[in-house]
Amino acid sequence: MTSVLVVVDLQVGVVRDAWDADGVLARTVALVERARAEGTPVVWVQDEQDFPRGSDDWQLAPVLEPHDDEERILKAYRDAFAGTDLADVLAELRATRLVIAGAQSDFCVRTLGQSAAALGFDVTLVGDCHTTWGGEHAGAPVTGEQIVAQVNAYFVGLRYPGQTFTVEGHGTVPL
Ligand SMILES: O=C1N[C@@H]2C=C[C@H]1C2
Repeated sequence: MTSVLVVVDLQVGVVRDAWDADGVLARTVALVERARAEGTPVVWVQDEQDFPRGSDDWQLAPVLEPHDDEERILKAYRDAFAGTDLADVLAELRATRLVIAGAQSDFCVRTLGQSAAALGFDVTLVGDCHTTWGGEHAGAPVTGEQIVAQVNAYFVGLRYPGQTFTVEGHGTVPL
C-alpha cells in the first residue's frame, strides 16, 4: 500500500466562512508534518472555479506552507481528477491509497473521495481535517459541523470490492 496525502482547496477564500476553520487548519498542519516525517508524499489542490489564479482568495491559507518539491494541482472542476494531471501524479508516486483532507467537505472533498474510489484507490478521509460552511436544504438550516459529520458517515460506509475506506483522526491516521 502506498499512500499519498491530498489536501483539497484549503484556500483563503474557501476557509473564510468554514466551520472550525482555524482548528481544521491547525490539525492539517500537524497532519502534513506527520506525512513529511513518515515520507508520505503531500499533494496540494487549489480550485480556480471561483478564485482567479494568483488572487488573495486563491492562495492556500498561509499557515499551510507547501514545500517547493510537493506537487500542486490547479483545478477548474469540482473533481480534482477532471482536467488535471492528478492521475499521472499519483501514478508517478505509485499511489494505491489517498488520504484526504481539505474543503469543502460536501463538494470538492467528497467528490475527490468518490472519484478516487471509482478509480480503484483505497480512500481514507481524515475526519477532523475537512470542513465546509452551513446553509439551508429543503428549508431547513444545516450547519457546517452537521455536513462534516454526514460526509464522514458517507465515507465510513462506502464499499467497493477489494477496496478499503476509512475515516480517521489526524493524529492517528496511518500514513
Ligand atoms: O468544495 C469546493 N472547493 C472550492 C470552493 C468551493 C468548491 C470549489
